[in-house]
Amino acid sequence: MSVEVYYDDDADLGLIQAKKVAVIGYGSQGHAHALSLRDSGVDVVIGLPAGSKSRPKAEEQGLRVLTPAEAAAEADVIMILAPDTAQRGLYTEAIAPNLAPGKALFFGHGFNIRYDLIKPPADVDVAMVAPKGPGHLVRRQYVDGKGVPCLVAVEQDASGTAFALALAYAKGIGGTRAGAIKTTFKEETETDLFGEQAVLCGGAAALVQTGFEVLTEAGYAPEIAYFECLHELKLIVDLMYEGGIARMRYSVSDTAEYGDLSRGPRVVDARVKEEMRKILSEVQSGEFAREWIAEDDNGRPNFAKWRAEGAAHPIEATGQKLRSMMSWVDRPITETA
Ligand SMILES: NC(=O)C1=CN([C@@H]2O[C@H](COP(=O)(O)OP(=O)(O)OC[C@H]3O[C@@H](n4cnc5c(N)ncnc54)[C@H](OP(=O)(O)O)[C@@H]3O)[C@@H](O)[C@H]2O)C=CC1
Ligand SMILES: CC[C@](O)(C(C)=O)C(=O)O
Ligand SMILES: [Mg+2]
Ligand SMILES: [Mg+2]
Repeated sequence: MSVEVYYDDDADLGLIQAKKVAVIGYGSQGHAHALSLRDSGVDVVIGLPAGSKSRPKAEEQGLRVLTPAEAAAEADVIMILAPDTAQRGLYTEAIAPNLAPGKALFFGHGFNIRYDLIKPPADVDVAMVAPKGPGHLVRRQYVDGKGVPCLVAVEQDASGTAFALALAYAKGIGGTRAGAIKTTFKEETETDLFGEQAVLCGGAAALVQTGFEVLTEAGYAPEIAYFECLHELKLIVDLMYEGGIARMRYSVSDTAEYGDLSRGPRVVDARVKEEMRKILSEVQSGEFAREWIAEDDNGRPNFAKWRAEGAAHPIEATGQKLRSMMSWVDRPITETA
């Protein structure tokens, strides 16, 4: 099965420039979308609750900030970039009352539509522009003249032009520079959740921490363990990013490559693959979504505990000390680029 990939020449920026866009939320994705759309000549307004701590940031960046309800009332296109767990309440209170035929409801991730937490009326477009990367890098790449690939999907095409509008939006944030892939809310949601849990965030973080623990528990210096298991991982992944696993294997020594080929499958073995399948089935069945929504409704006790445990892991203190010696590594996350 091959996918349809769209680039800058396939998208008409004029379609989104002709609309007023409300970006609801000004966090990792919200600031990136809003600033890049504005720089692409789009009329953007931000929607944030009155007491939101993101308000000063958005205002300092020269953006007009209203409440979510006011922004949704003004806009033709409403992009919801609040946390996934906040979206259903936000939708009921502020967005739904301000929808009207001909408007478009956009998402940066399909969670709330895929799991039926939000059910929009039939007379609005429902589409998704989901960057495949963290928001601060979405913005940084746009500013650098590059782009982060996006997934684009239409759940409901009331206007008949929802896909073209979503593609225009993707162009406005730099996504079509790298490629926008046509998909569905279901496919985006399930692959995104699986990827962040099993590979990108959960799998990678656990691999790094466990490698660090094995070396330091065996008596090796934490600094050496840090460089070996975390710092150098970026350099290795950079090679994969540029030329695939094959380029990484070309660049490392034959000794490393033999160790990779003979030992890698012992680390990520059949049991790990089976656990990954289990994680995917929890995503597909909605079990993960139900668990996460319940955890949030309950005040996030496990989330807070696990987050604190992660922050207290010895690799963090070691890394902080070493990164302070490398001015080029700790590039601050900003709301501009
Ligand atoms: N983080 C990422 O890079 C990616 C995120 N996504 C998706 O993008 C969406 C946004 O995620 P992310 O950028 O991480 O979110 P963040 O947590 O970084 O930011 C959330 C923003 O929404 C605001 N907010 C919180 N509650 C409400 C509310 N009830 N009404 C309006 N605004 C609110 C927050 O304000 P305050 O400062 O006051 O808390 C903040 O400005 C999610 O759907 C996520 O899955 C998709 C791809 C990547
Ligand atoms: C990998 C995590 C992510 O899916 C992302 C940056 O794409 C997220 O939800 O933040
Ligand atoms: Mg993602
Ligand atoms: Mg995600």
